[in-house]
Amino acid sequence: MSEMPDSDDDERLVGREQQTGDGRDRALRPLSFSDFVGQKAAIANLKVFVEAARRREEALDHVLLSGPPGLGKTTLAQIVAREMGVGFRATSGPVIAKAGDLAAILTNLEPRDVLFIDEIHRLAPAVEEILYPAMEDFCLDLVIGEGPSARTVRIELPPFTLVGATTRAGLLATPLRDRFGVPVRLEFYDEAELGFIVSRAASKFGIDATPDGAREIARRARGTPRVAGRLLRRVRDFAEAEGATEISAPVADRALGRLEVDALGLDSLDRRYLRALTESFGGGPVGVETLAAALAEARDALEDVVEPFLIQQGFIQRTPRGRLAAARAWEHLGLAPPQSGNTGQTGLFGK
Ligand SMILES: Nc1ncnc2c1ncn2[C@@H]1O[C@H](COP(=O)(O)OP(=O)(O)OP(=O)(O)O)[C@@H](O)[C@H]1O
Ligand SMILES: [Mg+2]
Repeated sequence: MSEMPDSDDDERLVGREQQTGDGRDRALRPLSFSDFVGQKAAIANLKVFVEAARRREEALDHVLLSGPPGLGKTTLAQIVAREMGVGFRATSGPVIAKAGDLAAILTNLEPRDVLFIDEIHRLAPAVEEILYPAMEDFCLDLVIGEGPSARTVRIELPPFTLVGATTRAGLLATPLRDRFGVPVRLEFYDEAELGFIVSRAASKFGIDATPDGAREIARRARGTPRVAGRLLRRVRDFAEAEGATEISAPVADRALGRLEVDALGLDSLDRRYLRALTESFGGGPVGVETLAAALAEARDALEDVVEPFLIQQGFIQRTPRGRLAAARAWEHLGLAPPQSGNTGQTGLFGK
């Protein structure tokens, strides 16, 4: 059981999923709360809960980490286990096929261990059901046999901490969501935080980034540490090819230009998305299914990966009637927003 590399977006440089090459930045992973940059409010709370649980020698309450890919959910789960001084077991929702698989994992935990379930919104319903009593009462109710001779046996489990991660907290069944005592929502990082992450990563790579150079990468990293790390690696390649001794702003800018990452961090898929929405659908509202079909992309990828950043940056709005382009989307593409048309304001009437 380990992290599952997500491979459905391998082509995308600024895609925020894990990619095969990302294994190499394991060395860059922060290992403690104090190493972890950003997410200040969430970290401050977690520190209090971890400290309290440690003092009482109890398992930490279950933690649900939610937020777009690459913001540090897996990293934070590992840090929680480390700060608690307990074992860490990792698996993911789609991998646990049968209730028995989860039972085997649970019965093998040591007291107070952290069990990390990535993509917890993709658990099979039958598996989810045995998770409820496990989370609440630390026990398993297993059905043995079939038909009239079937009986239930109850197995006691060691107290443990479930850390669930999801890009889609909204897809979680309410009974599951309610069983997490500590919900943590990760937010996009600001430029200063990402700049700091880039500088630190650069020095671990053995190359210096000037403050301006680090900023240039940070500004175009879509608020996402994973993207920052990935851009940094590519920029380093270009810097070395140019014979540059450090990553300055012009070096970073040239490299990112060649990678087709624009000044705001949008890549070609983001721009295709905005072009479809504005040019083909007149700014919307248009359903996400229709957009996905027009772009030949999976709906999930649009919802999980492309849209959160476009929404956060004010390019688009999600409304009950579909997606709407905001004025900023037209401007970014160098287009004039329609006069009295669907520039975002109209969406407000549809609510
Ligand atoms: N706060 C942070 N400071 C420094 N580096 C970070 C931080 N958060 C994440 N990273 C780095 O970003 C990368 C992605 O983080 P991580 O794998 O934890 O994201 P994730 O939220 O689990 O993504 P996914 O939803 O795809 O599983 C890692 O290489 C990690 O080292
Ligand atoms: Mg992860």
